[in-house]
Amino acid sequence: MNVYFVSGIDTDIGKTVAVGMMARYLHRRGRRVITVKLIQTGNVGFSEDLDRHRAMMGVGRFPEDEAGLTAPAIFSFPASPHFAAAREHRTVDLDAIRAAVEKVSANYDVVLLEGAGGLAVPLTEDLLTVDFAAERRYPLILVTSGRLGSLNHTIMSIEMAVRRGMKLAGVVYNWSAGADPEISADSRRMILKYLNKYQQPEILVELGKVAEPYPDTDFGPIFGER
Ligand SMILES: Nc1ncnc2c1ncn2[C@@H]1O[C@H](COP(=O)(O)OP(=O)(O)OP(=O)(O)O)[C@@H](O)[C@H]1O
Ligand SMILES: C[C@H](N)[C@H](N)CCCCCC(=O)O
Ligand SMILES: [Mg+2]
Repeated sequence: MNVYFVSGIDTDIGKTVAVGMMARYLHRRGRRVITVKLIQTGNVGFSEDLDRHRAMMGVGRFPEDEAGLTAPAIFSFPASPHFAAAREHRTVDLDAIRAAVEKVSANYDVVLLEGAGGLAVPLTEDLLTVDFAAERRYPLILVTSGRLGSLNHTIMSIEMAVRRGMKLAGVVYNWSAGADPEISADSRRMILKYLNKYQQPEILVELGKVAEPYPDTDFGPIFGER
């Protein structure tokens, strides 16, 4: 399986930043890596998340970007995909999305597929993000943070993923402005404890505050590299 599904405990938790940093890490290590935004809302004709991935990777646009395969569903209203689509009187074409991801994955060693929001975000009236990702058997990379409130969302996300039969490749513990260091350290400990309890690999990579020039972060544990 060369497609990793990158979800988070919430919208705005740092999935795009984490995907950009992970893609950059893999790219610099000579892996053929590309990113895909499953469904982009809040844009017209382009995906801001995808553009940010490319900028962080330090590469231009791929042929697959030009072909529209890496942002196969874009809706203008910045909301949950099911609602953004309904508001435009459009449907979310899941078959087209599946086909795009499959086509892209044939040409690359690794695909990082960024979801919208968290695992329980509806893609359609009847299908949640986690349903889609679990059906495809994608390993999950979960982005969370040390801010107060994350622990609840993180343990719920892990439980939901595991109940749907998903396997975690790892957790990205993202920098969070103003997080209390004592709380953050204990939350980190509890997340590792619950990964163990749910028989998932105890892999957690901390991502600091990022700005250009981007610091090198070692995501090796998530991708089984040292
Ligand atoms: N480690 C970090 N260092 C600096 N800024 C960060 C970091 N992580 C996130 N941010 C900032 O927080 C904001 C939200 O992050 P991001 O866009 O990655 O969230 P997201 O989870 O991808 O949201 P969405 O659900 O919309 O895709 C952005 O402005 C981003 O630059
Ligand atoms: C517009 C935003 N930045 C994301 N792309 C979509 C987030 C959907 C979240 C839905 C929810 O959890 O209530
Ligand atoms: Mg994003």
